[in-house]
Amino acid sequence: MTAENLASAVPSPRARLLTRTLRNPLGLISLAVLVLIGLVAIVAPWLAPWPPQTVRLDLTNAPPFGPEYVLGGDQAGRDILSRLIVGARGAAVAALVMTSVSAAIGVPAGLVAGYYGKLWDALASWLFYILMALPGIILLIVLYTVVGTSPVVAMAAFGVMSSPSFFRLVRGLVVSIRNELYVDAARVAGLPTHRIIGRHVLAAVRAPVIIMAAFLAGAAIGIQAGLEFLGLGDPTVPSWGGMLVEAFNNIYVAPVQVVWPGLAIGLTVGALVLLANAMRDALEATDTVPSTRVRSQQVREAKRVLGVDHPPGRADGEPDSRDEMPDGAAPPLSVTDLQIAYPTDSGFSVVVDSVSLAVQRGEVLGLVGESGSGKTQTAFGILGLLPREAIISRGQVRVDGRECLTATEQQMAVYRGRKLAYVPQEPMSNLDPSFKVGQQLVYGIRAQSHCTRRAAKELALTMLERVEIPDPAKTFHSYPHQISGGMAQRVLIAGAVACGPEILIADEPTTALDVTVQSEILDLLRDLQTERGMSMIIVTHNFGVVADICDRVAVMREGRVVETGEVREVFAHPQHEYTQMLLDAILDDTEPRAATANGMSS
Ligand SMILES: Nc1ncnc2c1ncn2[C@@H]1O[C@H](COP(=O)(O)OP(=O)(O)OP(=O)(O)O)[C@@H](O)[C@H]1O
Repeated sequence: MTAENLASAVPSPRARLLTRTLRNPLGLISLAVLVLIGLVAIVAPWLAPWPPQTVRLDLTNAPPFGPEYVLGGDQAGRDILSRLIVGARGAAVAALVMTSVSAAIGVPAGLVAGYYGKLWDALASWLFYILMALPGIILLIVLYTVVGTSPVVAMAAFGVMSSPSFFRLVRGLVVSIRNELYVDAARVAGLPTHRIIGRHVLAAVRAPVIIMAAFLAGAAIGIQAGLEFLGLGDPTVPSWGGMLVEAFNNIYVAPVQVVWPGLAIGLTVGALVLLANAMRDALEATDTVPSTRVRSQQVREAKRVLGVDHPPGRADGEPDSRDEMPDGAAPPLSVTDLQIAYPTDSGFSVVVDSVSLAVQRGEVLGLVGESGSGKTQTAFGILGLLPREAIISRGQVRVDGRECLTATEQQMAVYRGRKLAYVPQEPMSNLDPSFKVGQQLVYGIRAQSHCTRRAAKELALTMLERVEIPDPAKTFHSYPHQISGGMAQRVLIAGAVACGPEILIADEPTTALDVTVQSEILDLLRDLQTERGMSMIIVTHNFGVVADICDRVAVMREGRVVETGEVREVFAHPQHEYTQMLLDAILDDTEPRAATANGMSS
């Protein structure tokens, strides 16, 4: 497929927003209602069965569903349905004018004030705060005396007065994102400011802006009806608000007349609010997490489409000679024919396929492969931590011979910590910045061992000492931002091994650390593993780490294990060309850069 074809195959963000909004039943219904009201407003003069000002005295206060006036006649003998249809125009114009004027003033001002800050921010904030302090209705009455009862001017004036809502929303959002790394990166890349604001900053605020616009459109219809209700509208033009006030005046004679304009206003405002919610869900992609019913369908479909390639067992149907301990007992951890997939628009994307692994007691298995080869997904599959949209379409994960894939969340919570523990890649983002290190360790230990707070604290301090933190008591009372990345990783290792798990899964435990700290952490992991006889899986893309710490290695590529074996054996005689390629990429075998440069210069 050429790049051009590929680009045309990928739906545009606007098309994606529309499809996702329409996939939400409430979004679909509300959009259909609004489109219908919009169409009615456009073709109102042709659609209305009677001219809206036609008076038939014989049909004064006529009941609904009569042969001539479908929704009945009002107190002046005019057709209610025709007046409702023509009144839709006023509502649509009110929503459009007020929302456009408000957004046209508030959004750019918020973008500029939020992005540039300082003088711009102070000036704009000052102006908008003054605007907020002005009493809207009084201003409008003054305006009416000057320009007359023009609904367009009135709604434009309300648009100006409601623009601080957009300003404050956009300014607040822009202030929170203007120092994000991707905005800095765009600046460094030399993008002009208007492109950065238009593309990166506006994209981040568009969802709340759209939602605010829909809410404001609903409010505009309510305001327009309110103005008519207060007698500030044009009595010669039918409007929903005007009809409502007339119906109220006539409520003791014909109470049903209140229902029709009330229904029209309620339905339109409700549809706008629901549409705003559906669009927010679509923009924030919260609909990627499927409902329980959709999820069950997806799982059934995935199992039907993907799950029958291989019978349960080892990849390609071959038995794994290491699936059993020498004495016939089950290994602490075995993974058999694991397949993990994600639903896509055109079916399923398989990210882990036919993976079979076994880790023996006291053994360190390296799971190695390039970025995106499925290492983390395999680890998360074992730990039961896959995202909700992931589907395990095949396979088994056994811990001490017990199946985990069918275990409940409560059973898995017991396994995690006591049997299985996890050390993540990013130490800092895995510690909660709001709590002290010690509190987090004590909480984790108590959740697993149900010991007293005092015992948990003692164990936490012992573990901090064991992982060679220089001043355990000080670290215990520190917040995560007060310790270094290397110390944070040691804290997480301390927490992971505190309750004596049988299997430790470490996902790139040294990638986020500098080289000297990396080797210290690897030494620590190795020591803990030997001392406690744990089984360990080290997820890494680095064969150096494998050589340093692992007994066996499984090489992954594109979601599959392409080679497994003893580390020495794989290093000496790699069987798969991909393993060979990864081994060739180890820098140890190449001449150091500095030496090459010196050699060249000498
Ligand atoms: N939530 C998700 N939805 C869809 N695809 C996903 C999701 N999470 C991961 N993937 C895909 O799964 C594949 C394997 O990802 P995984 O994180 O396991 O790679 P990895 O080998 O651990 O890479 P790295 O070393 O860069 O972390 C990737 O192609 C990734 O795009």
